[in-house]
Amino acid sequence: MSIKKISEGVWSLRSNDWDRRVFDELISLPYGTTYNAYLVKGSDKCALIDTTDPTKTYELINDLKRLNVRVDYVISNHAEQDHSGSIGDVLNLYPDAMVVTNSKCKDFLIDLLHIDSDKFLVVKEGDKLELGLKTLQFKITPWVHWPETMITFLEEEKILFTCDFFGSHLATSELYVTDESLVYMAAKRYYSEIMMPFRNNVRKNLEIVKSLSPKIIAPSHGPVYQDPKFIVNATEDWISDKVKNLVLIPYVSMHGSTKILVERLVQSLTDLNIEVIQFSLTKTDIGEIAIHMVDAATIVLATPTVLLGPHPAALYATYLVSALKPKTKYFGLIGSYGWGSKVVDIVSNMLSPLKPHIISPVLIKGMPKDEDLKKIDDLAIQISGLHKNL
Ligand SMILES: Cc1cc2nc3c(=O)[nH]c(=O)nc-3n(C[C@H](O)[C@H](O)[C@H](O)COP(=O)(O)O)c2cc1C
Repeated sequence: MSIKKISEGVWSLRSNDWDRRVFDELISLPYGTTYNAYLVKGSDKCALIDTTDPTKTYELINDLKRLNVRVDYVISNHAEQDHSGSIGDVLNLYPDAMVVTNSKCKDFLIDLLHIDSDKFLVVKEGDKLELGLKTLQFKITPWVHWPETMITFLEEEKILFTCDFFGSHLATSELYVTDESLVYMAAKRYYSEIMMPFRNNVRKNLEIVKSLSPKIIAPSHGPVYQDPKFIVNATEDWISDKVKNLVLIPYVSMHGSTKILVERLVQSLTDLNIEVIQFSLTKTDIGEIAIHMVDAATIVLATPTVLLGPHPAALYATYLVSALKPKTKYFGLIGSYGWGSKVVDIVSNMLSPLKPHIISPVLIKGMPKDEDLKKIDDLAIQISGLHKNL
């Protein structure tokens, strides 16, 4: 764990998880991650904002002992265990401390961690907690990431503690953002995997953040933003309705027929000056695809028929697209089959909650012939026409 001073009486207590490569048994972490807690010491009281993952509890406890403080309040912005999982141990260290959170988060903490209900101080939108010369204000910001999420604003220093909001999975010894392009990609990946399904809520909560004009944004994953404009502007771009002249082609092919269609489509789209990214679904980390789903205008799924439906790798990708709810405008489907297929129905049904514009699918029998490749060229021309209206 590293202790870094942000300003007088304000510290970042960060556990770096350099070696972690999977989160939630789902998301890959190419750069590891961090769990950040923050300590705010007023002239009278001391508050710990969020805690750390249970695997790192010992580091947080050691740091609190090193700082030789008495914690009066544990602020819980979010009940997920990577931030709340050490609250029980912190309460054991400071038996008089109270957990400060909103009523929804309190319920979660009782359900998830069995924290005693009389250990809570429940706050509402706009409530303030005086620490003596330091004032914490609480803003209720649901769905960045769960329904109970809130953010905490240190008024005097204008530091905003946002927990998962604006997070990035990136282990780093640096307190602040140093390599902007690396943090941009890590934060975009984080947004795509965690926040994108709640784009409208992110938009509302971003307005709350802007209204506070923070000087520093301190999330609970990744580095602290010394220049909040960097992450606020990036998030504004990701949540906007703007899409890029970009086609993603996630594909799988067992014997090469679908791959021939994919390669022809990549060629035709490229000739039409459309940016294309091709992903092998059996080789690519799905997070790579999610990042580009943030702003791609079109996704064309390419799959052979397996037991009447899409190949399981394509089925999984389709499920993730429907769950992540990207702002993608157009969806296409191409692939090869042998004797009979329900791929179009299955994929269309799975995507139906997105109310997608599905471009006429191109399913061909067996290995592509010249006339099949012509259909792929026509598909590229259709996509190009649609992209002219972006
Ligand atoms: C395990 C397996 C199951 C298949 N099930 C079907 C099926 O239900 N319906 C069908 O039309 N073709 C089925 N096929 C045939 C493939 O869809 C066909 O060979 C196709 O051309 C494969 O495309 P690819 O070369 O891109 O892998 C199956 C093939 C395999 C290997």
